[in-house]
Amino acid sequence: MALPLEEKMKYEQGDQGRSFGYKAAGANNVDEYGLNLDTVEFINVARDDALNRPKIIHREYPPPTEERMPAIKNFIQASDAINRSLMDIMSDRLGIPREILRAKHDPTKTTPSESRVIRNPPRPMSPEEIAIGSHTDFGSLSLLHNILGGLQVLVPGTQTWQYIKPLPGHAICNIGDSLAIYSGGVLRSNLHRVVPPPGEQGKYERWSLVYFLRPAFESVMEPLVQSPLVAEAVKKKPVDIGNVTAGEWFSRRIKNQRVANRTGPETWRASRGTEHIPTAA
Ligand SMILES: O=C(O)CCC(=O)C(=O)O
Ligand SMILES: [Fe+2]
Repeated sequence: MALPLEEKMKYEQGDQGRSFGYKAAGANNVDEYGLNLDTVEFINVARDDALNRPKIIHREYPPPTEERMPAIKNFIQASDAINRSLMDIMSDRLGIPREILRAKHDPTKTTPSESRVIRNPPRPMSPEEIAIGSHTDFGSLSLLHNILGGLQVLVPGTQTWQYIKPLPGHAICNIGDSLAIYSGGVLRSNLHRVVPPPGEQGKYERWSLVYFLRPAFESVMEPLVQSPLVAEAVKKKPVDIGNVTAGEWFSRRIKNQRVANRTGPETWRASRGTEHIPTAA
């Protein structure tokens, strides 16, 4: 992140619906009106790249990132293992045979899974400014570490954003769209956003670190009705997303949040996941 912007821009993720690489501040919309833009910059490293270096599976990253690839690989492997254990527990609780959800996340297939380091500059005077707009995560489970406040969630059925207070020694785990769909909506992909850290914390730079476990690109996103619980939920409230793969789902969402692709409010709407409340930007 300390490199000059023009150096980092050589590794920009682009407007084509891929997220690996650098994303500059202001590249994404934060609401459907297009009045404000995001204030964070981040670097996403593909699990496939980190685990297979020196081979390049998807792309190259800025030299300081490439130099730190052994540490990034450790972080991804440890986070991936934790997320997979949690997913097995969720399979058991939902009555989905573990093998089915594991196959959706087959570690030998290429995947949009990635790590992300996020930097938001100090924002002491901007309590209302949105750093990352309201969204659900794309994949199955996100394991998130932050030190300063600023992350907020909108609990389903409520109207007020609530801060998630970072606790030392704890990580935050988010369920994303693919688990919501696999579980037939029994699990919810929660809307969240990032605003400047509250009070005195606003004068500091905010950093966060995430690992997103996502299904393989080719995995079809569908309710896993082998589970009676999921089958019952879908009977009551069908999940109607068509025959879409995880790769197509992510690509649509990423592409339509880019300001360069915006044609009007419909672009933001097309970037939405399993939950969307227009007034909760
Ligand atoms: O920085 C945070 O606390 C949350 C980041 C986030 O929601 C994301 O990158 O998807
Ligand atoms: Fe998120």
